[in-house]
Amino acid sequence: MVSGRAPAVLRPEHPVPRPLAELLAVFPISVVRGDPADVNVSGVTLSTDDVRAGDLYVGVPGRHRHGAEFAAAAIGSGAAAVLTDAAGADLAGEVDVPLLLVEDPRAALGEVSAWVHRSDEQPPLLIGVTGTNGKTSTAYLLDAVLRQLGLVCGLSTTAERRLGELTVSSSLTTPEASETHALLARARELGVQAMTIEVSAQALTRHRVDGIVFDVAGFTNLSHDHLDDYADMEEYFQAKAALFSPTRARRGVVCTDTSWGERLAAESEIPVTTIGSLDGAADWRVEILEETQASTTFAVTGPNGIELRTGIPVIGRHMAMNAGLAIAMIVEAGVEVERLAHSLHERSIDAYLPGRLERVSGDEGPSVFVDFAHSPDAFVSTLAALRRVTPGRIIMMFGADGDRDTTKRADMGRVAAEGSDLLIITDFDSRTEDPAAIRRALLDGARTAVDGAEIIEVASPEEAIRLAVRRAAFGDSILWAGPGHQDYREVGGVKHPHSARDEARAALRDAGWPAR
Ligand SMILES: CC(=O)N[C@H]1[C@@H](OP(=O)(O)OP(=O)(O)OC[C@H]2O[C@@H](n3ccc(=O)[nH]c3=O)[C@H](O)[C@@H]2O)O[C@H](CO)[C@@H](O)[C@@H]1O[C@H](C)C(=O)N[C@@H](C)C(=O)N[C@H](CCC(=O)O)C(=O)O
Ligand SMILES: Nc1ncnc2c1ncn2[C@@H]1O[C@H](COP(=O)(O)OP(=O)(O)OP(=O)(O)O)[C@@H](O)[C@H]1O
Repeated sequence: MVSGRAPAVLRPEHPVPRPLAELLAVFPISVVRGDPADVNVSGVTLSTDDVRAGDLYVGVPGRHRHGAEFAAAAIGSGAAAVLTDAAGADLAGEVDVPLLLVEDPRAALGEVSAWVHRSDEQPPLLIGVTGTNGKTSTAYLLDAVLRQLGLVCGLSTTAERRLGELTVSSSLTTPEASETHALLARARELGVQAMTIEVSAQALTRHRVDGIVFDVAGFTNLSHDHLDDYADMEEYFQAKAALFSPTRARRGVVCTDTSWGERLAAESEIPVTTIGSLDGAADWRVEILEETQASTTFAVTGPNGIELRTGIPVIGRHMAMNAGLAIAMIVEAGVEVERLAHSLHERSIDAYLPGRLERVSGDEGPSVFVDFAHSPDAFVSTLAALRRVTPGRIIMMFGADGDRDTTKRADMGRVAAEGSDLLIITDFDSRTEDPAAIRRALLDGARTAVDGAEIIEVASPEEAIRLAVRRAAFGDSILWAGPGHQDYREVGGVKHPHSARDEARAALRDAGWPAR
């Protein structure tokens, strides 16, 4: 079983403590109990899993519990003070450190963390990416181009937080604000020059990137997802659009291939340039030159006659668009085009995208790709990309997340059946849901496909991938959508070690094929 503890958080190694009295002078925070004089704080956290001596423990109301209920535990681990709301002050009980009050502790967390960590001092170039699909991929492509330019880079994605050579795995796509500002403080210690941060809609809604002004923000696209968190697509769009306001970003690059992108470009409160593949109206254009099973080559043209030809070691026009967006964002960030052209001249973008259309098969046998797609639109783009480079049949296997937007399941089933020749519905992270019920919803959707694939239900992913490999012939491609880079599966609310990439490699080897 995988430990339930939160993954490690990258914090500064040499934090400089700041007097609590100064914090009280800067923010509308009052004292409920205790004397703040002579108390210093050197870090901030809202989780008892991550308290260090000298921390300000912030008790926020959550979906399940109020963080202030855990004040005593936080103090036991070394917290120097507790900040919470009125309800939390009652819940915290008798504490022997200063107990502080603020109206909305979650809303205060970003600015307070920025103050404690002084993260506005010598910040790196800050780049933020949002959108329904392609955030992680674009973040890795940005990071790869910036590293090819010779910069010391930091990266925060769904898969990992990385500063130079230092890496920890992620749980949330965008960390809580206390963690993000600690990351920026550690980045400063390590001399990081450019930091790319994936920004989810939930992060914008839940104040996780407060206290940060991105130099450039990028938008990939918007399509059906997260309607368990947002009432409708309009509310979901507004959550993402919040990144394109002066308090959050200085300028933006928006992909206008979706109508939501066109609308964002029109309504943005900050200056934006646009990028697209569909027509000539966008400021930047991406034109596909060649697609193979291993790479995509493309040209990016931009304002003032900018033209760059390069490639990525991954399939898909959508991935080339992500790379074009990354390039346009880097130019918008102020990197000279000549320098960029020189670093990419006759050279691909040297990126590794963990679990994003990752080919795990060797040079013989069927091609097997493991991908993180978990929305109808991601399925459409990914299947279209595979179709263009697959001479034979496409075998797709997937399952849906439990405890997440159930309204997308029928569409996921339908587009999967329409885009593949053999579809295997299997289990994924069912979390606390009944996996059989999730499969049923996917099967119902799949059976509505107009020109549908052959559809098979195999509950066990281990058996499903072995069946897919057995049924595949030379020239066929297998797509395992969903798990991507994940190294666990969550079933019945418990995380078990599980790697789809390793499982797919094992299935290939069992069948006598090489794997990479
Ligand atoms: C809905 C949501 O965002 N929930 C987040 C929230 O959980 P919660 O409100 O349930 O917290 P809670 O369990 O009630 O606890 C309240 C507080 O007490 C603290 N606590 C609780 C128990 C304890 O023993 N000690 C302790 O300190 C918690 O740290 C928290 O601060 O606060 C937790 C601590 O930071 C997060 O881990 C949790 O994210 C959950 C896991 C989640 O699934 N979030 C999803 C919706 C999300 O944010 N996804 C986006 C987008 C992904 C994408 O693009 O597809 C993301 O950015 O990851
Ligand atoms: N520009 C794009 N348009 C449509 N689909 C895309 C695009 N880029 C990536 N995808 C597909 O979306 C899936 C998820 O990609 P990626 O992890 O990069 O997105 P994400 O926005 O980070 O997702 P999440 O927020 O769930 O972590 C992959 O299947 C990928 O093939």
